[in-house]
Amino acid sequence: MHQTIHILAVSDNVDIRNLIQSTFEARGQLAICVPSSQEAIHLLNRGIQAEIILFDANANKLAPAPSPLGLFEKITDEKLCVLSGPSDTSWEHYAAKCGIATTLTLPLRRQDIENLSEKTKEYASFQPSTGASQTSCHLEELDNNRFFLAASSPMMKLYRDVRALAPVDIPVLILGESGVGKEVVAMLLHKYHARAEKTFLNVNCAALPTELLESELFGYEAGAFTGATKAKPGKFELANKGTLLLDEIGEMSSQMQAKLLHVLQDGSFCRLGARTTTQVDVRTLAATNINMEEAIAQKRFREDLYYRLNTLTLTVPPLRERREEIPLLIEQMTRRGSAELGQPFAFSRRLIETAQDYHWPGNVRELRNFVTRTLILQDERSAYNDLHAKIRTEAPCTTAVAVEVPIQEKKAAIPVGMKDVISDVKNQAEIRMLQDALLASGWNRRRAAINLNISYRSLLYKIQRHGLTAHHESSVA
Ligand SMILES: Nc1ncnc2c1ncn2[C@@H]1O[C@H](COP(=O)(O)OP(=O)(O)OP(=O)(O)O)[C@@H](O)[C@H]1O
Repeated sequence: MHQTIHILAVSDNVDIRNLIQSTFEARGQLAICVPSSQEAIHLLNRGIQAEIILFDANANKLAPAPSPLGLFEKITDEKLCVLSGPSDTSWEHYAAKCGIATTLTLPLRRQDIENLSEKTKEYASFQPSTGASQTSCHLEELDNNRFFLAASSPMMKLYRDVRALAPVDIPVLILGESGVGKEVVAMLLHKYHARAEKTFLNVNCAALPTELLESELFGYEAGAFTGATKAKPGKFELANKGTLLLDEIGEMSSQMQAKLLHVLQDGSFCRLGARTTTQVDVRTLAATNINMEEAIAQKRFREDLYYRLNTLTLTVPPLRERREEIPLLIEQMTRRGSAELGQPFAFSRRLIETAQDYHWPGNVRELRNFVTRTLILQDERSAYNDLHAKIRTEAPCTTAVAVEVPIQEKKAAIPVGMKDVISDVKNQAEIRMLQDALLASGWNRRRAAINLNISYRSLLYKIQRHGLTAHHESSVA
C-alpha cells in the first residue's frame, strides 16, 4: 500500500520540525516530520512515499547512526533536499554528486520552506477554501450509532489526511480541545486500516489512578493483588491485531509513561503478577487536549514517548472555527435523536442561526447535548433562551474556556451520555418549575408545595438540593 505525502522531514531539531509541519499544514499539505533517518526508513518501508524528503544533515551529524546513506539509498523518485549547517559545504558537495535537487542552509526561514512547498505537484491545485459553498461535505457512519461529518475546509482536509494515512501503520497523535471529535477521528483511522475487522478499544488515561490504569492496560494474573481472584487480560491484549486509543494521554503519570514506552518499543509487557511477557501487535493511537510541547518543557511528559506516539499529528479544529458545519450537525443529530426518542422535532432557522453565534466551548459534544436536550424538552423557546443567555454571558475572547478547566471538573460539568443528558434536563426542568411556583407564591413555601402537588418536606429538600434562594436568579431566561 503506497501513500504519498508532500514532505517527509528528518531532523532532530524540534523547531525545524515544527516550522516545516506548520508551513505545509497551513497550505493544506501533508507533512510527516521524524527525528531520525531510522524512523524515516521505517516509514518508507511501510509504503509512505514523499514528494520531497528533507534531510537535516546538520543536526544528524551529531547522531550519525544509522547512516543517512541508508536513507538516501531508499530514495527513488522523491526530490531530496538537504539542509546543511552555516559553514558546512560537504553536504552540498555530496548533494551535487547524487544529483540532489536542492540544498538549504541554516538558519532556515519560513520562505525557504514555502518555496519547497511550491515545488510539490499538488500545490498548484491547492485552493484555500473560504466557506462552506466551496467545500464539499462528507458524512460517514461509524459504529455505536456514531457518525463523522466534515463540511468545512479544515475538516475536509482532516478527512483527506485520515483517508490517505489511515492504511499506513504509523503512530498518530490526535490533538484538539475537549469534545472536538478526537475519538471519532481515531475510529475513522481504524476503519480505513487493514485492522478494521479487528477490535477498536479506547482507554481514558485520565480517568484512572496509576495502579488501576496499569491493570486496565496490561491485565493481571490471579493473586496479583488482594481481590484478584481470576486472571484478567488488559486492553493491550484485548486489542491484539486491532487498534487501541490512549485517550487523554497527556494526563498519564510518569510511572505509566515509562511502562508504556516499553510496550511501544517492542510490543511486549508483563501482566501484573506475571513471570512471563506477553507479545501483542496493536496499533496505538493517542489523543490529548493539552499542549504537549509545554508538558514536555515542564517535564510532565517524556519527550521520548512523545516522539514514539506522534510520527503523524492530526489536529481537530474547535467547532467555533467551523461554524458552517453547525446546521448540518444539528440536522444529523436531530434526525438520529428524533428516531431514537420517537419524537420528531424541527429546529427553526432562528434557533440554528443562534447556535451558529455561540462559541461552543465544549465543542461538538456540547452541541450534541444541546440538541438532545431540545429534542427531549420539545421546547424551542426555552432552547433559544438558553443559548441567548449563554451568548450574553460569553467572555469576549473566543478561545476555549474548556481547555483550562481541570479535567475532573470538566468531566463533571459536561454530560457525556444520554443518561446524563436526561438527568441534566430533569434537573433543569425541576429548577424551573420550583422557581416559577416559588415566585408565584411570593416565596410562601407551603403554598408553592400545594401548587406543585408535592409535600412541604419534599419542597424543602428540593430547594436545598438545588441551592435555591429567594434571590436566586433564574438560570433560564
Ligand atoms: N465530526 C463529527 N461528526 C459527528 N459527530 C461528531 C464529530 N465530532 C465529534 N462528534 C460527536 O461529538 C461527541 C464528542 O466527540 P469525541 O468523544 O470524539 O470528542 P473528543 O475530542 O475525543 O473528546 P474528549 O477530549 O473529551 O475525549 C461525540 O458524541 C461524537 O460522536
